[in-house]
Formats: sequence, structure tokens, C-alpha cells
Amino acid sequence: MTKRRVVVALGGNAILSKDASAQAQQEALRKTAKYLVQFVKQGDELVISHGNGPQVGNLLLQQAAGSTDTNPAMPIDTAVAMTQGSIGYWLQNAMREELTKAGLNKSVATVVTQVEVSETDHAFSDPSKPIGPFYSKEVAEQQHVEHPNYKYVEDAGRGYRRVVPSPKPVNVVEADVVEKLVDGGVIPVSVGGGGVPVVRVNDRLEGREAVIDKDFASEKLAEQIHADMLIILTAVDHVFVNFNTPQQKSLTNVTVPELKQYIQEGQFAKGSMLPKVQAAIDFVENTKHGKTVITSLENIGDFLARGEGTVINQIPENIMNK
Ligand SMILES: Nc1ncnc2c1ncn2[C@@H]1O[C@H](COP(=O)(O)OP(=O)(O)O)[C@@H](O)[C@H]1O
Ligand SMILES: NC(=O)OP(=O)(O)O
Repeated sequence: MTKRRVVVALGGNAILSKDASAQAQQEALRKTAKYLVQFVKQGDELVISHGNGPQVGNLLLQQAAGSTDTNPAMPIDTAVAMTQGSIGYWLQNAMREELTKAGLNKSVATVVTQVEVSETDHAFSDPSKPIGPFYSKEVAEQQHVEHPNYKYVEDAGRGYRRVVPSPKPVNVVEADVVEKLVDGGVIPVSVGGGGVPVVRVNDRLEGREAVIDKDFASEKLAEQIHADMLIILTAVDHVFVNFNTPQQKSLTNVTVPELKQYIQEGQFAKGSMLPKVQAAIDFVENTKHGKTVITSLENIGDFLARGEGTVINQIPENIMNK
């Protein structure tokens, strides 16, 4: 079997359900690791990325609550780095345990990853990335009074959340390190939480207060390390058209032009499925050889065995394989 280089982006449900304790998140990641090890068993080179929306929002609240003049709250870029460390630590151990059980001798290492963004990205003046807990409308309004510079929006019918700027990733600074780790047989955890947002100021990298979308950052990393596949894992086995209606239909093998048509029809929810589909298209278009898969953790076995899930190619899969 040919060895493929795959970047797997973990969705929120891979880390966190309702219980935000360290113990519950570690437990969720142990289950996640069981699924991820299937790629390694099959001989694939694996790179793991993950989100941090709930975790970075919670951390910022803790920071604000305990802040004093001598022990100030950390800015968002530093909080993103802190969540890369905590989630990376949990993932390293979860993967280590499952790799050992499977008799696989592989190391896992987390790279604190910086991602360059543009200082002029319009996202800085239009916060859109939901982080942290969900609030009722009343509580969100009260929080806004206490923190007039915080913005809260309604998130897909689930309640109100704080939103922060989410600029597009331009360059993954440590991509060369990740590539060397993969070449050396290590499983890297990288661009956690979308990466630490930085801008280049002369010769320095300066952090900016933002949270990058982890699907876009994973796409950029996959391009830069010459991955064959970008796998976006979320709570659904497939991308659907007519989602949540009686006409709902799963997309199995889909081409970029078809997806673009569906985007025009407004088939994918902004802030949930749309960025995944856009990242999928970017990877396929920017690499030519690469394909993107959107599916669930639970479906990884069926994807590896039978290609099940939503598989996105530039041209139809049956033509590509001829
Ligand atoms: N057209 C669609 N097809 C499939 N899922 C969709 C669609 N539109 C919206 N969704 C929702 O998007 C969710 C994935 O987005 P989200 O929960 O933000 O991702 P993540 O897994 O990265 O945390 C799915 O679980 C599903 O509820
Ligand atoms: N950074 C990021 O995209 O996190 P979530 O996937 O948790 O929203």
C-alpha cells in the first residue's frame, strides 16, 4: 500500500462534550486516539491538528477573573499558545497509549505553531469566530456592558457567544519543522487552535489578538508540507445538501465545481460547514494532486476500508483513478 501523508483536523466533538474538565477532555481524546491510530496502522504519515474555540474562550475568562496589576491576564495570542500546549499534552499521551496498545513504535510531539496573518485582514475589524461558553441573550448583554469592547453573537440557534477576529492564515511559520518531524517518522500535533496568529514586523513576529479557523490553518499546513490528503473530522459522516430537511442528501464523491455550485445555492451554514468546504476546495485547487475528505471520527474505519465519507476532488474520482 502506498504511504500517504495525511493532515487530520479534529473537530470540537473530538475533544469536548459538555464537561470542560481536564479529565473529561483527556477521556474524549483517548477515544479519539483509538480512531486516529487506524491511519498509522495502515502505514499513513499522520499530522494532527485541532480546534480550541471552547478552550481558549474558557481560558480567557479564567485569565480575566484572576487578573491583578501584578498578575495580568494574557492576551489572546498567548492564550492560543497555552491551549496548543494543554491540548497537545493530552493528545500526546492519548496517542502514545493507543500506539503502544497497537504495537506501534512511534513518537508524538506537539509543535507550538505560529501562523502568519495579514495586518490588513478585514477580519480584525469584523470579529466572527465564536469562542468560549454559550450564554442567554440577557447574560450576553450584561457581559457586553461589563466589557464594551467584547462582541457577542447568536451561534446557530444554540445561544450567544463571544466572537473574536479570525484572519485567514497566510503562512505556517513552523511548517518546515513539522515536515522534518514527519520525514523522521514522528507524528506531529501542529496548528492547534488554528495556530498562534502573528504578523511580520520587519524581522520580528508579533502576536495579534485573534483566533484562526483551524480548518483553514490545517489546509495551509497540508499544502506547505506537501500532504496528499486533508481530512476534516467533525460530527457528521458526510456533507449534506438540503441539510436538516426531508430532502437531505449526503455528498459522497464530489468535485470542486459541484461544491462551488452548492456554495452559491447557500447549502452550507456559515460558521460551521462552509469554512470546512472552503478549506477543502482550497486544498484541492492549490495542490492539484491532493484530495480532501470531510467525515466523522467514527467513520474513519469505513473511510479507510471503502472510501466512505465526503471525498472532494478536482475532477471525478472514477476518472482520476483511470
Ligand atoms: N450542509 C451541511 N452538511 C453537513 N453538516 C452541516 C451542514 N450545514 C451545517 N452543518 C453542521 O456543521 C457541523 C460542523 O461544524 P462545527 O460543529 O462548527 O465543526 P467542528 O466539528 O469543527 O467543531 C455539523 O456537525 C453540522 O451540524
Ligand atoms: N480555532 C478553531 O477553529 O477552533 P474551533 O474549531 O474549536 O472553533
